[in-house]
Amino acid sequence: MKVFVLTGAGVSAESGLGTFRDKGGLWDEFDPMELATPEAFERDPARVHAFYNMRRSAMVDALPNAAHAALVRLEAGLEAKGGEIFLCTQNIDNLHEKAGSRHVHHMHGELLVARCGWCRRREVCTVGLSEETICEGCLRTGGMRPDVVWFGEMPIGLDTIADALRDADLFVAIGTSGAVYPAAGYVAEARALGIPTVELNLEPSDVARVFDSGRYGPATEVIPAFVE
Ligand SMILES: CC(C)NC(=O)[C@H](Cc1c[nH]c2ccccc12)NC(=O)[C@H](CCCC/N=C(/NCCC(=O)O)S[C@H]1O[C@H](COP(=O)(O)OP(=O)(O)OC[C@H]2O[C@@H](n3cnc4c(N)ncnc43)[C@H](O)[C@@H]2O)[C@@H](O)[C@H]1O)NC(=O)OCc1ccccc1
Repeated sequence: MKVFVLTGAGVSAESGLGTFRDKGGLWDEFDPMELATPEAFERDPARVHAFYNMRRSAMVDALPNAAHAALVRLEAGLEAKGGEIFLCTQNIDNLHEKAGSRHVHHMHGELLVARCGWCRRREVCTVGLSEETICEGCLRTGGMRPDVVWFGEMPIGLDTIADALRDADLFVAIGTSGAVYPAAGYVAEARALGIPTVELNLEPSDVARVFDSGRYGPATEVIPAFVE
C-alpha cells in the first residue's frame, strides 16, 4: 500500500505555529505579496528577513504534536507491510522530522536552511539572517536568503511528486486550505488517476468537493483516529 500524504500549516497549528489564512493567521497581519515573493525580497530585503527571522525563532522552539506522531506510526506500519508513505509537506518547519518521519518532501522548502543567491550554497540556519550575513562558501554578503519557495517561484521536486502521485493507492490531504497551486491541484490529479482521496482538516477546504470523503476536527484528534 503506497500512501501519498499532503500536509499544510494546519498540521502544525496545535504546535503553536500559526497558519496563513485562518482567522488571526499570518496573512491577516502580513501581506504575502510584500513578504513572500522574490520581488519583495529585491525591494526590501531587511523587511523580508525580519519576517522570516520571526518565524524561524518560533520554529526552533516548537515541538511536534500528536498528528505528527501519528504520521510516524503510519510510515512504520506501512513499511512493516511492504508499503510506503510519500509525505509531501507545504510546511517550511521541521516538525515532521522532529517527530521522527524519515521520508519528508518539502515542496516549498525549509526555513531552517539558508541559500546563497550568489553561489547557491545551502547551509543549516537556526539564527537570524540579514544582508550582512556572509556566505561560508563564496564569502560574499547580501546573497543569503531563506531556502523557501516564494510565490511565482517553482516548487521543489515536481517530478518526484508526480511520480509518487502516479504510484499512490491512496491520497490524503491534512491541514491545508487548498488555496495555493500546484499543491491544491493534486487531489484532482489523484482523482483523475482513479486514486481514492480523503481530506482530514479542521473544516472543509476550498477543494473539499473534489475529495471522495472528509473527516473534520483538530489534527491531533483526527489523524491518530485515522491512522489507528
Ligand atoms: C494564492 C494562490 C492563488 N497563488 C498561487 O497558487 C500561486 C500562483 C499560481 C500558480 N498556479 C496557479 C493556478 C491558479 C491560480 C494561481 C496559481 N502559486 C505559486 O506561485 C507557486 C508557489 C507557491 C508557494 C508559495 N509559498 C508558500 N509557502 C512557503 C513560504 C512561506 O511559508 O512563507 S505557500 C503557503 O501557503 C499555502 C497554503 O497554506 P496552507 O498550508 O494550506 O495553510 P492555510 O493557512 O491556507 O490553511 C490552513 C488549513 O488548516 C486547517 N486547520 C487549521 N487549524 C487546524 C488544526 N488544528 N487541525 C487541522 N486543520 C487545521 C484550516 O481549516 C485550513 O484549511 C501552503 O502551500 C504554504 O506553504 N509557484 C508556481 O506556481 O510556480 C510556477 C509553476 C509551478 C508549477 C508548474 C509550473 C509553474
